[in-house]
Amino acid sequence: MTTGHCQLCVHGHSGDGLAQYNGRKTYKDGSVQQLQRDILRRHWYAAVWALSYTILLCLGHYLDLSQLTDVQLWRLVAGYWLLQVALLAMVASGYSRRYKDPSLTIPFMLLSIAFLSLFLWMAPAMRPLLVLGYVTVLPFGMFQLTWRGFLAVTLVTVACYGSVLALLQGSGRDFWQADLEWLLAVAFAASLFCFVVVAREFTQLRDAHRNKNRELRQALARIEELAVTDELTGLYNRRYLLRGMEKHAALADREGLSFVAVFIDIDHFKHINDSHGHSIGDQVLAELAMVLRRSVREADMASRYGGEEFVLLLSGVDLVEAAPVLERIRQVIIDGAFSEQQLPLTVSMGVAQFRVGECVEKLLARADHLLYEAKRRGRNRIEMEALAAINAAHQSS
Ligand SMILES: Nc1nc2c(ncn2[C@@H]2O[C@H](COP(=O)(O)OP(=O)(O)OP(=O)(O)O)[C@@H](O)[C@H]2O)c(=O)[nH]1
Repeated sequence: MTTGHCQLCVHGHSGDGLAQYNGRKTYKDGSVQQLQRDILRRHWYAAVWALSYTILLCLGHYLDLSQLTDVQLWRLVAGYWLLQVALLAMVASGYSRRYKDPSLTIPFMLLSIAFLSLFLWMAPAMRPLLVLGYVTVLPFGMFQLTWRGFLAVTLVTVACYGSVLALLQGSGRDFWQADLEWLLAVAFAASLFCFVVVAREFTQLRDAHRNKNRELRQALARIEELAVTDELTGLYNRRYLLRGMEKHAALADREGLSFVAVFIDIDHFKHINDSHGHSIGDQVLAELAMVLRRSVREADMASRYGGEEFVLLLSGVDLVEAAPVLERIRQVIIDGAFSEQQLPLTVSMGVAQFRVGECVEKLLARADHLLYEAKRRGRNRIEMEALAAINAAHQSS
């Protein structure tokens, strides 16, 4: 069976706006998952780093470079990894989304710094390895932290390192060369503060990039909105209606879901324009549009087809079900008063039901023809297809 929908076929539209990441981060729709994936990817890198370092430190221990007993070593390693895995589970499960920084970057960094400091205290002979460890922890903060956060973590690192050195000096261990150690500590602190400067530059660039992206997404959302709506009434435009109708037609062909197209035209609208002016005419159009939009369901479509003509797509209904809905709309319009001039209004409607396999152009042509009939028969009325014609069409398809 050919449907003939191809003539009006248009590409899929993603009317997505910005999505909220638990009210804090905003990414384009669907990219909440993308953000979560980005965070997890960085955590896997960090976990690989932590694992490599743990292996190196254990190796150092078995090369007799630490004063730890085996039990102490395994307790330290087990404690560190237990907390690492707990944090990772919080991020991976999405539990951490309730916090300001769902990536939990600071807890992760502090955990590694605490682990390295404890190791430094218990295995001071492995200082060079541990100093490198501290330095490698910091870059992981660059993606998430503000530069002030980065500075705070750096200060904690320097404070931890300095405190352990002071404790080691107090313990009077024999390998201790105080002058050299403190010189090294100063050099270490200085290099960390270089990181802070770089981090500041990097985070400024990152924030500028994020702001630009946000502006672009907002502009894109606005363009998408303009592309699918009519500016005066805020209803869908003709192009978007046709796209929606194509989708409904495809669903109807595949799953037998019926739908109805309704052409609505204001009666004697030219008279309103001529007597009250174009801007009152515009007000009437906008207010009628609001009535139409409020009268249909979420799955339906209300569109301005052009001029003073509107088209409704009533989804999942047949003519029998559509009739009372449309009669109610007609009545609401009769009872209403439009524009600042409180003008009375009537409309005429032509109603046709989609026939399986037909082109949406044909459906609209039939509804338009019925609208013409409604006008011809005196206006302020609804003309529907005969149900017998629909049934016959369904049987022959
Ligand atoms: N104010 C305003 N008028 C519009 C707009 N688009 C079309 N029109 C006017 O709508 C009127 C349509 O007039 P006609 O097609 O003769 O129909 P009618 O006067 O409504 O008469 P019937 O449809 O036969 O009942 C014309 O005067 C158009 O200028 C618009 O965006 N704003």
